[in-house]
Amino acid sequence: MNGKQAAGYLAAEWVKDGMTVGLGTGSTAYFTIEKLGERVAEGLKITAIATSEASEELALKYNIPLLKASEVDKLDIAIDGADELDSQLNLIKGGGAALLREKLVALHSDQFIVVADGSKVVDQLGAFKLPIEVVPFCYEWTLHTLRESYPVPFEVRMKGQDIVVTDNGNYIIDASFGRIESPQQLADELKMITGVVDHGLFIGIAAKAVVGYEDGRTEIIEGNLK
Ligand SMILES: O=C[C@H](O)[C@H](O)[C@H](O)COP(=O)(O)O
Repeated sequence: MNGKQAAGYLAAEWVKDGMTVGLGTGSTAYFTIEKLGERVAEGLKITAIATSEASEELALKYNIPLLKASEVDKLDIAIDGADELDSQLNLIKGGGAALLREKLVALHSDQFIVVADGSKVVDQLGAFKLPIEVVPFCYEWTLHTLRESYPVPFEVRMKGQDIVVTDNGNYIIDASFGRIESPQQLADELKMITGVVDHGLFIGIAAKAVVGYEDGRTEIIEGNLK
């Protein structure tokens, strides 16, 4: 068992009968969805909302019943991966371009649980490039505003020759901050820029993290949410 699997599986055990569940995106959330699928096959009764088209497909494959947002106001729990997490459970997410749906789902869940392997735990956020989701219209201007605002490299995310398009039809600009001294301040500032839809900083949202290690061990980090 690798760290991602250990973390993803353990968090899936916290889901109880009758819960509505937010299904995360990525290679760690994959294991949570897989385990939930196994539990559903054994009789667990849940409903879910997926944070990406990829996770929706996975849920359908595992016969996890999916809901539309119009059918539910709030989720009981959401379980999702992260690209970086610090000891305060501040996160960088969006390495897989799913940050916007992930943040919406996390913010509408009673409990947001992070699943990650040990390599994701950092002293300070920022080594991982911060994904910023922007509208395609005049995105060059948004890129220019970002470059004028922060003296760090920004790049539009590409796949080969093509600009990556998110499930919401937007683009991603990755920012190489290196170290983010004040995540909350940066999060607030980025949200104020016209053209920016959202960004991968998740501050004060996670209740708990399950960190998994190569040997199958897991560690729980408790957040300090009130
Ligand atoms: O956009 C993608 C998500 O934020 C993922 O949850 C994040 O990138 C972590 O993915 P993984 O578990 O594959 O490292």
